[in-house]
Amino acid sequence: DDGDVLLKFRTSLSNDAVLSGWNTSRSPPCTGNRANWFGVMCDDSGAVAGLQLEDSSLRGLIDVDALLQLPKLRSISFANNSFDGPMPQVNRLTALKSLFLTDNRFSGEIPDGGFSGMKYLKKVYLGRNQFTGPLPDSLVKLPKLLEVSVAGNRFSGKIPNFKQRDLQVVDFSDNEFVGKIPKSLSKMGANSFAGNVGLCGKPLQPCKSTRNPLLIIAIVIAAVVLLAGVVAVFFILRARRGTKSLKPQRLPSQNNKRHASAPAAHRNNKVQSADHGADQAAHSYKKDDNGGSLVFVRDDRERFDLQDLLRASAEVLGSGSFGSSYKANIASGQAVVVKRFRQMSSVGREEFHEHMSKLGRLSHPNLLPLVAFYYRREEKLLISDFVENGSLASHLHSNHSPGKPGLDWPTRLKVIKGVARGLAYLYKELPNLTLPHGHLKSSNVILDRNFEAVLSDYALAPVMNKDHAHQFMVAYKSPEFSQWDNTSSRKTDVWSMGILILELLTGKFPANYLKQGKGANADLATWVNSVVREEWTGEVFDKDMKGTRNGEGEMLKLLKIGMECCEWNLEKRWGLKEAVEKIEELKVRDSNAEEDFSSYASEGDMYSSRGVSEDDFSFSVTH
Ligand SMILES: Nc1ncnc2c1ncn2[C@@H]1O[C@H](COP(=O)(O)OP(=O)(O)OP(=O)(O)O)[C@@H](O)[C@H]1O
Repeated sequence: DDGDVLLKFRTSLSNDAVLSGWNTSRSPPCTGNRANWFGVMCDDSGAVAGLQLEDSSLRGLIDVDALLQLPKLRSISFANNSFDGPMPQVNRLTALKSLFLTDNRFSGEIPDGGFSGMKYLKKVYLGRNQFTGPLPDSLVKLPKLLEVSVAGNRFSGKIPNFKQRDLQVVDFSDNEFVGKIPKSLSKMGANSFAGNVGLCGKPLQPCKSTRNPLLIIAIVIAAVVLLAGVVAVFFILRARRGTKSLKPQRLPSQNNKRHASAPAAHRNNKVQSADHGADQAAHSYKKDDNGGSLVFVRDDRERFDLQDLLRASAEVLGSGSFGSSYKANIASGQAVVVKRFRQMSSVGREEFHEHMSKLGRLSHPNLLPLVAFYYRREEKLLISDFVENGSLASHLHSNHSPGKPGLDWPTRLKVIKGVARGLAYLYKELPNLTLPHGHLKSSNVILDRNFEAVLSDYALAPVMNKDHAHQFMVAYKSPEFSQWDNTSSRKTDVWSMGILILELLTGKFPANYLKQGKGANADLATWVNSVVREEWTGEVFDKDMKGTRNGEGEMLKLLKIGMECCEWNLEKRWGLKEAVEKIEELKVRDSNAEEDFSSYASEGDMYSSRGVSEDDFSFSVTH
């Protein structure tokens, strides 16, 4: 059976201490769709459907013959290990849908037929190995290919013409490719081709047919002169105005005097000029940039203009997966948050404007109001209110002290209820979006002074560049996106909420979020399983969570709701409505405190005394 096959597979690996828990006499690899063994993913029939053996320093041989005996195997990942030698003969695994070999030391040319016959293969990640030679023909011809990354190898030759219409993610960066980028790929982002000195054509620089050395020298001299001029003008203006920018270099307190003297005449909501002194953005906000001005998407806020914003003292709040966020104190005393997005270049001005206006019409106590935006083709700024009390992530994961205790249970319950209500509102107001939020995670839940949850970074998927979204947004880390079929579903945000619930209750950070970019395929299933499988002894709850007395039964209910939301199988996973209803039913204290507490206690004992089995988490929770 699958267990024996996996044990056979293990024998050809070395450094396999991480697989020491694989033991058929203790448990089979799968019980239903729940995995009992590290790195194994199971389908509903209890068969092994995926292997996710990542970050484990594994070496040795990948025994394809053994894998061939796992008839339901659809996805394998050996990302971030120490495998070397030629690419394994994966094409014998004809039913495979996803293949992740990123971050190993595989080397040499991949034979032309290296992927032939793989009719179902959708995702191929070979990045950061030592592959050489041209891309194999069979890879280019994979009929179902959606995502391919070969970044960080030494592949050479021309990039072939990938003809798949649905290709969504490509990454050829940091190789030795040369020549013109084929037309079929010209709509992809420039980052996908960066780091190949010999590449040209859209989206990179146009290819030059003849090279006249004199012309090149003349262009270089002209560019240097121009640059010197721009730098000189820039410094002169900066010295004259004494203004600074959104550059995160001054704290508000240092800047208050300047605020007091900021000329009110600028407050006309139009950009007059935009020297704002930031190094990387020095050229950014120019008058000739279609006369760009801040566009306010709601009427109930005091107006300010870009100039006010650029003059404001700014404090960096953090750098996320899209760009940096700043808190800016504008002269009027208002504090706003400015978030820079560089990965929104695929939508036009009108489409962007329309979507932002739609977001500006949203209004709910659990939603961070979008106030204004600024549009440039290469970069957008989204401006929203500043919320005082920091993110849920910072409350859960930063060090606690007597003066700064962890969030107690009643507060955590209030937070998750707020999250649920905010989501429910988004679902109601944005019926046409598959991902009404799309990026729900603890740093995007901000707490106000009453510890009420406020959701940020919502509904951005429609304006985000696809490949970037796929790599970084939380929704795309859900099982349906990261491992299986890229099925869009209105249940995906429910999964993100499930992860958030588990994080909220356990205080554990879902580690795979940290792996952005690298091992981007990784979903959080392993983490979810570890929460309940390895550490469930009744001590699963965050030790920093106070105020739990007589609330344990309700906490347990929330944990089970979290698990239901994280259900891999989309059909079985709750819809948002059901999840929200269950969360709304929760109370701070168990309804019949004493009685419920004893029943919870015996349940907890039961788990800890006999370990956890599939049935323990079959979620037949009686609410
Ligand atoms: N309106 C706001 N008020 C207060 N803090 C905010 C606000 N918006 C964002 N923050 C905080 O600023 C920090 C940086 O946020 P940012 O959104 O840039 O990155 P992130 O949430 O960590 O990642 P991502 O870019 O993937 O959303 C986070 O800690 C976030 O909680």
